[in-house]
Amino acid sequence: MTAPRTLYDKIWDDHVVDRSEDGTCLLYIDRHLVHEVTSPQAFEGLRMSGRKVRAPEKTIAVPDHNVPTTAGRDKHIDNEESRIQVEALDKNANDFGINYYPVNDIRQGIVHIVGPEQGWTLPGMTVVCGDSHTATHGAFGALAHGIGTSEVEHVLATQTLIQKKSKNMKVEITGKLRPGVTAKDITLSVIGATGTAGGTGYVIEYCGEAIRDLSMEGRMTVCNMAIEGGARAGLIAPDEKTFEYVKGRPHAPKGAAWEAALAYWKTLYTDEGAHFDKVVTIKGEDIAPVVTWGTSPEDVLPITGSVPAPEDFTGGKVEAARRSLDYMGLTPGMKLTDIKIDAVFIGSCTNGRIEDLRAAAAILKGKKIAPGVRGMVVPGSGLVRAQAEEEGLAQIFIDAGFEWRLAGCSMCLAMNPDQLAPGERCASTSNRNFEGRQGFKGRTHLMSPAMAAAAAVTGHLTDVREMMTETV
Ligand SMILES: CC(C)[C@H](C(=O)O)[C@@H](O)C(=O)O
Ligand code: SF4
Repeated sequence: MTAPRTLYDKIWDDHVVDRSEDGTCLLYIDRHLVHEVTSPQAFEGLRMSGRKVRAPEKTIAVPDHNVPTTAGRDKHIDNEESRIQVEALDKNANDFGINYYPVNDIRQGIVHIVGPEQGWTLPGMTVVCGDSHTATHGAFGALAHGIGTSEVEHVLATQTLIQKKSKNMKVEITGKLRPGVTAKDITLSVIGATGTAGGTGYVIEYCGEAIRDLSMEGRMTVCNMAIEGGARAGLIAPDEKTFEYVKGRPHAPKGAAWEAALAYWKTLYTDEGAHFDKVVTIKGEDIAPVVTWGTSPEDVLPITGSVPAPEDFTGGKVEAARRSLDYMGLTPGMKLTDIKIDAVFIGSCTNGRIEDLRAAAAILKGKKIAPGVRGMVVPGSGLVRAQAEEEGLAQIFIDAGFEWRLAGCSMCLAMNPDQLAPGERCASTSNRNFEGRQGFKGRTHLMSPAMAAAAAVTGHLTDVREMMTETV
């Protein structure tokens, strides 16, 4: 009898190619996703040493971070640095013969949205990318995490990665969520409870009824922010919803291969009695719609709360809170719902999928964005964009006064022209609220798509539940 294993243990064991005495392993990599920011030097390294990409059929590239989200971007990109990175990816994809979705391809989009959408991401796989939010793919029961540029080169050349195993952590969300509470509220609330270092050294398995009840897109939102919680990766055991989502996608197995894959995928769960080194349990019914008030993703509170004071914290957090509040221009004690906003960003690999756009559009239908507030909707991929147009969501956004953009990372990190002006405050569906993340001196409040839409309508942070009776 083998000892009971966690889902992470199983995927790990199935991918070990070699093991050294100190436990460091060489892992086989099933999928290597590539974007334009962290890959140019890696390809250059291959070129200089005369090596090829070992498994071009398992390597998938797409430009996303630097691409403008306005028409004409396939002809010209104004920013010199961005243009160089995107052109380098074009050339590298072509020279090395890897799968590629260029800017003018409808399948182009944020790498973490494109991978699952095209069926590249499958249960039980190891998935890496030179990008921290690779954790997103863990929603399929894959071991998925970010790697550095030198590791990108290593994976390109060998289809393997040198890794030390992390510890196992379980995050269980029990019971049902209350109305107006979404996957984004779960993932932010977990970080609020554990802190940004709570997951350091661990791979998190999210489980419990509230996680099971989520759609695949919701599960991607949860896993996406495992990295903000400090974890190496986050994953969720695959189930019927996972198989249903994957089935028929362009790169999913077909016919007999599908049956064989399915039989394997059904073994991918944590065995009864398997050991977790750390366990966190949160009741689903205790989770409220939340927003961040500070410059760390752990600075999160229910929307019904007030801006905290530095004295509410202890140790190093006192000074951190003081600095956060100063940067964010907030006074302790003020109600969160009194915080006025200048901009709304709906998009990113956290919340740029079709269900996110549906949730925002449901709030915005027949309403207008508040005077003086600018809003931008950036679909996560060209296919999400097309779907939203077909469903009439795009028209709802446009009628409400939002800009309807082309796919990319956009104002999630402001590497392209989509940026906040200094001092501007944004209700954002993205995953990071660091100083200047959305533009120099820009201020970010993270929240769900429905909450961002509600804020757009009122012009200040808003409890979406107050608007729901009108829409549901
Ligand atoms: C540019 C890239 C390396 C970066 C990451 O790794 O996460 C980006 O995607 C981000 O979200 O900050
Ligand atoms: S959408 Fe944001 S978080 Fe996701 S990959 Fe792009 S920049 Fe990183």
